[in-house]
Amino acid sequence: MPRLILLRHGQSQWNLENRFTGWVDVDLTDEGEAQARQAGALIARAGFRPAAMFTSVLTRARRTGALALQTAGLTGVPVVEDWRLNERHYGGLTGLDKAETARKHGEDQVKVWRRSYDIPPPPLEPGSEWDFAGDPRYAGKAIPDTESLKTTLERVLPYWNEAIAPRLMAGDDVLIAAHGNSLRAIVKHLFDVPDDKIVGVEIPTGNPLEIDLDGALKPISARYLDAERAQALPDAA
Ligand SMILES: O=C(O)[C@@H](CO)OP(=O)(O)O
Repeated sequence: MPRLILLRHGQSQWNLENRFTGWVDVDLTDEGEAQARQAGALIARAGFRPAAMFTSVLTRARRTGALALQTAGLTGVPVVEDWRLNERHYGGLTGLDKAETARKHGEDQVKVWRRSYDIPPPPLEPGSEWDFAGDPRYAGKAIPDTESLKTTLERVLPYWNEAIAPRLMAGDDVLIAAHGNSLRAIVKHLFDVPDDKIVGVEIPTGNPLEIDLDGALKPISARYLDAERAQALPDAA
């Protein structure tokens, strides 16, 4: 029975500053590093020894995964990075202050941009401060200029199917260190969460979400390893 742990990165500098982050490569705060180490301690206590860790190309996720593995004494675990596990691309909202944007456009509009399933924020202007086109990590890739959760899922899912699911099907345990919305996309897929219900799924930073899967990769049970910082989960199969 394969086990999967989904780990959202620890608190980032822009989580702290309440700015729309998306693909901007901000680092962890001290608190975020502490959360990553705590996640590693919880992973060790759960006796979890992944055969591989999958992560995004963004520092906050890669470092969270590395700090967690190091704390758990699992530094030999192979690490695979891919942009398709990145946070959802926040388009033209990237870099803006979330509270200020809500004052300007209204709470309701900002909630639609943040949590509706299929309405993306306005696109990022080419040549803007946050244009990722020249970033070598995305060279030769058809990258988006904004994403909803739906389009995030549409690029996460092929990666899940081609790289991650085969490992789990082979019986390997897997750790994924990624982001609030790329992980919400995986949770939506695994738990078959309806489009209008995924709005209620919030994954806390640095709290490992352990999922027991059956042979067809359907969740049998799931739990946050830090029960005090747990959030509601969709029903398992
Ligand atoms: O800013 C972001 O990229 C994400 C995650 O921190 O925010 P949100 O909670 O709006 O999905």
